[in-house]
Amino acid sequence: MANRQRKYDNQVYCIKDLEILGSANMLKSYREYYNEGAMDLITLRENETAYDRYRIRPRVLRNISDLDTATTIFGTKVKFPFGFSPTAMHTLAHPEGEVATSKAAAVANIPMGLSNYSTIKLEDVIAERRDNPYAMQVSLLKNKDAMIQLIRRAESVYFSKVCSKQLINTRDSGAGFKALLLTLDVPYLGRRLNEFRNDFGVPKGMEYPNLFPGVDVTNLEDGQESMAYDDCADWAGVMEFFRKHTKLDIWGKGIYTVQDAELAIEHGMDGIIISNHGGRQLDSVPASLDVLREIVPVAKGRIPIAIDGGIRRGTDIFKALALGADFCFAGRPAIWGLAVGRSIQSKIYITLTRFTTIKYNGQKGVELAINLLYDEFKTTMALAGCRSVTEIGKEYLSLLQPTGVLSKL
Ligand SMILES: Cc1cc2nc3c(=O)[nH]c(=O)nc-3n(C[C@H](O)[C@H](O)[C@H](O)COP(=O)(O)O)c2cc1C
Ligand SMILES: CC(C)CC(=O)C(=O)O
Repeated sequence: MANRQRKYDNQVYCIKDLEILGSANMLKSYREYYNEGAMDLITLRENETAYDRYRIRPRVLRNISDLDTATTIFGTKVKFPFGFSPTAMHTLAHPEGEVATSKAAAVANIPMGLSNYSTIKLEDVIAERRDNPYAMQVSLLKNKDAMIQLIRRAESVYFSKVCSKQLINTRDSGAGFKALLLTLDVPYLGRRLNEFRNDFGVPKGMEYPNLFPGVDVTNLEDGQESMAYDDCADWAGVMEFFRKHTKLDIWGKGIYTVQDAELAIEHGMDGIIISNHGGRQLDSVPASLDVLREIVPVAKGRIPIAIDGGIRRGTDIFKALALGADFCFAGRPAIWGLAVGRSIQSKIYITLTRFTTIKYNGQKGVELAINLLYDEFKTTMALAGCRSVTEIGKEYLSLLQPTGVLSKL
């Protein structure tokens, strides 16, 4: 039966389960680095609870037999309106790190944002791609040379594979990074109390091979000048710099207000991500979903609008789309997937010798995260009576008032 629900292993049936199991597999200081945010975690919590204020209003008898979850992002068709936000240092969650995340994104045909604080070389991450798009996140640093080198490498990734004994260069067919995600909300790092309390640090000898190749970044927080954030950045200067140094699309990540959405459009950005960095920068800013509601009336149709922060369910993706987002991203679910992957054992049989080995599979954990969100989103569309992503609109939502009254949007 086509509409039978998929079965899952490992007693993980939703992203909350994934968070609990994944968190249990991590060291305390890494777990809190990933799961927590700035100061009192007010924004971190509200990013999630904002979704609970909306109720879905399904339509019935809609003949959803041809239901299609596909959409496009970065000029590429993808499986559904979901991808991974860039998050730093996946190898702290699983030794295969960003390579495992990339393999899972490729299998699922969803986009992956790669952090410039990835602990694996971008060339190795992109080598796992299939038809899915990638975006390279770039922090705004004082060290312009580090940024330029990063952009050059992202642009010059020629993805080659041996096919029918011929070396095929797929660069011309659009392989590689499609966009840069400029992180606009980090002129300073937010105050993350967990990092102070745990004396958080990356293991000795760890590198950021895309941004500072060959540099031991163990003392990142002490901030060598060569790694410092650019506190003089402004709109005109940033756009002039990036337009000069890249032909990739330029998206602004970390838009919190209508005014800055307008400036992104005025300065010719190719897309925006409404994001508060998962509640890790300035605490007590509004939930990204609430900001989406302000920005959509002025920016919809003028620039692609993506959102991240607190998306944990297929219904959350549906609600964000109904409120006008074109695309949804999430950060932590990939991390929890990697960490859960530590307890997924893949047996590898080597038949000649009948030798069996067990591999702890980061990719399978991240695939689990994607499959959960995909299955939930598809089920939401079907039960709400939406046949395509473009049909999802605000007529499918009501706002639940504190009095219990449902109001139209
Ligand atoms: C552990 C962690 C590391 C992150 N590292 C980066 C980063 O290197 N660059 C960046 O622009 N955003 C970074 N972010 C923010 C994410 O891109 C994204 O905005 C956030 O995770 C979305 O919230 P969610 O985790 O609730 O989905 C990070 C987030 C987390 C949780
Ligand atoms: C290495 C960090 C500065 C990456 C980051 O943006 C974060 O932890 O939120």
